[in-house]
Amino acid sequence: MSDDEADPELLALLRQSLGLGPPSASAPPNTRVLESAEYVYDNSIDVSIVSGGTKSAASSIWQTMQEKDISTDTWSDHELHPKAKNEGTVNFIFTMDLLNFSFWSELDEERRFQVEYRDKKWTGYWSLVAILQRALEEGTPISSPSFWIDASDEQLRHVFRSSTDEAMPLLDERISLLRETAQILEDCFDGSILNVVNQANKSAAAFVNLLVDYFPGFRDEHAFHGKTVRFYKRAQILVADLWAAFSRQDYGAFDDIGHITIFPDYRIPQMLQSLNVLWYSPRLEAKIKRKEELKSGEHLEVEIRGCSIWAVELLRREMIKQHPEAKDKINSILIDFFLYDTCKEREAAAEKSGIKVDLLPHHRTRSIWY
Ligand SMILES: Nc1nc2c(c(CN[C@H]3C=C[C@H](O)[C@@H]3O)cn2[C@@H]2O[C@H](COP(=O)(O)O)[C@@H](O)[C@H]2O)c(=O)[nH]1
Repeated sequence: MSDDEADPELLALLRQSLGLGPPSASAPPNTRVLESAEYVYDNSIDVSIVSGGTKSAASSIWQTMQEKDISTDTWSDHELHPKAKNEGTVNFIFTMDLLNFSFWSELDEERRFQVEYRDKKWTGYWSLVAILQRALEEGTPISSPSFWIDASDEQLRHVFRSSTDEAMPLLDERISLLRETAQILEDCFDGSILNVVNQANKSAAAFVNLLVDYFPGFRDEHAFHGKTVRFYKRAQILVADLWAAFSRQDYGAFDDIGHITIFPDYRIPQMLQSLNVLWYSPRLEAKIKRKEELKSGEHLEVEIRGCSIWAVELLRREMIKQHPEAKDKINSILIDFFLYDTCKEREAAAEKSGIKVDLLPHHRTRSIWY
């Protein structure tokens, strides 16, 4: 038990002495990510949120989101994302978001890890989606937990093969994650991913808590100034991808989807800093410009991730303040998807045209969390 969770017996005694009843069992499930983000923000030194930048970003993002019609329906439009609204897609998304981390490389476009599929070379996040689609097309059941246990290391390394000399980053960790997760699914969920989804009973927060309680591979939490802070990036993006892929219906129907925050990876902070929503201290900015690695869990890295979550929460509130009609149209997931896609478009435009856009490099942390 982490030090910031009080002892249940002590709590019960305290409640009794104050004449309070037992904690209401019906309290809605809470991931505690947002409170972690606020705590990190309140205790950050090298990262802060620019209120003027947040205000102007709120109106420009709202404007662009209207024009681009950002909605869940665009999720399936991408050529690599699965289109079927069935159990196979649930398994695909679970597999994808179990492994959805750390694709960045210091090698150039020619030599970096990449996957050739459908006559295209895929890098970054899309290299993972291409790997899964390629495996399924080759008749390899890569989204079946039983395969994760039965397959040999060689078979799995072949599935994740690169079309360059650079292997997929953290490949050994990915293989261990598959095997560990499959064993837990076997032991606790009868080997079925669908059983995990159904046990969440249409609550996004309960689903995130289920994932982090049972599966260490999703337990993205870190010590910060004497407390445990929770980010749960891949657990949250898993909920968001299901919600989008199933157009908010069936396996994507969550009553409390608004509880999900942005997913603090290495792209969202990069975009928020370029929008002047996030401020980096000179020493942090210098490290990022030098592409110096930040260790997973070190203060600078936790501050970047926590402040990103809190910044988008403030951005979302500002959007609704400026445009009340936004309340029912946007949430942190749609803002997140917008920020990620825009960041990638800007980077691609810069590479193609050679124009130096006002984009710092993304921060370099090698970890299984994002
Ligand atoms: N916060 C956030 N992080 C996201 C995504 C996505 C892709 N989502 C698709 C689905 C719907 C959206 O419209 C996107 O088209 C990947 N990532 C993360 O970024 C990193 C990969 O970066 P790069 O190596 O440059 O591709 C890595 O940590 C990966 O986990 C997102 O949406 N939000």
